[in-house]
Amino acid sequence: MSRPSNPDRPKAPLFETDRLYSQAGSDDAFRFDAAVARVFPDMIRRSVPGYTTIIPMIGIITDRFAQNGSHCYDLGCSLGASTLAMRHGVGDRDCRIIGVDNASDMIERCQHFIALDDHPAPVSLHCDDILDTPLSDASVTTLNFTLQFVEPDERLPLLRRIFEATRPGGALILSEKIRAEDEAEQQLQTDLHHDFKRANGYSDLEISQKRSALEQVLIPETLATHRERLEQAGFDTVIVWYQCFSFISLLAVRSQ
Ligand SMILES: C[S@@+](CC[C@H](N)C(=O)[O-])C[C@H]1O[C@@H](n2cnc3c(N)ncnc32)[C@H](O)[C@@H]1O
Ligand SMILES: O=C(O)C(=O)C[C@]1(C(=O)O)C=C[C@@H](O)C=C1
Repeated sequence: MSRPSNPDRPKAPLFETDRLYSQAGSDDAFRFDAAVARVFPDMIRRSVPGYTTIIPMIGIITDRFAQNGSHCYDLGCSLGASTLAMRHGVGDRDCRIIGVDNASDMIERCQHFIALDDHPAPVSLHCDDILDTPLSDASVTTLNFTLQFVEPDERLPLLRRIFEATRPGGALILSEKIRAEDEAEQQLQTDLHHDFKRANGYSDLEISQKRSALEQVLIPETLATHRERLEQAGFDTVIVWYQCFSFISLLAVRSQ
């Protein structure tokens, strides 16, 4: 028996293979545009060590911290991988999942991915700058590899707003690419990351062109800077729950 066709199902393939940096001469700064949105699931899985572990764990962490009647925010949601993990993590609690991204090409495609999923928790998607998005009544907020793209001066004000919006007992999941304090460690972590990309089929040209494109756009900071800033924002428990090479994820809890 054939399945009824879903009108929300996109006609084009859900995503393509990332070959964006495979030809010499791409010297523009990295942007989350239509070309990136088309290949994003493939790009992030092959570029971020641990991404395929972090996504389901966001669901596990959400399950622990989600509160009835609250909002769960996914800030910088891209195509909604972390949004969907949160949606499933809330289970049958009465939560609204709110995904925000300022790249319209991402949000448009994200709508399709959300529509393909049939979990009953409501999801709202907003094409908006996370620096301007109103936040309230949050139990879980996720910044999964998003803060690294925000201007460093804007990071503390954003984390303060997230903290103020978080209910006691709520949490923030913050995943970031970090910079090591020590030069030798930084070099080794970078080499290992590039080995990971090579093992996933990226050429040396793709690796070096993407690296240049990200230079002024993705600004990594040290783990100590992230910890101190989360504490300054008000979070009282800050733990590293995941690390693979330079890619880490922190859990920050507001106890009161
Ligand atoms: C690496 S991707 C996030 C991946 C996604 N969270 C996931 O788990 O698949 C970073 C996203 O943050 C978005 N972004 C960066 N700065 C932003 C801002 N100021 N406001 C809203 N979205 C932003 C980008 O458009 C991009 O889609
Ligand atoms: O650091 C790199 O080389 C990356 O490709 C990382 C990274 C990220 O951490 O967001 C950069 C841009 C894309 O969003 C996918 C992956």
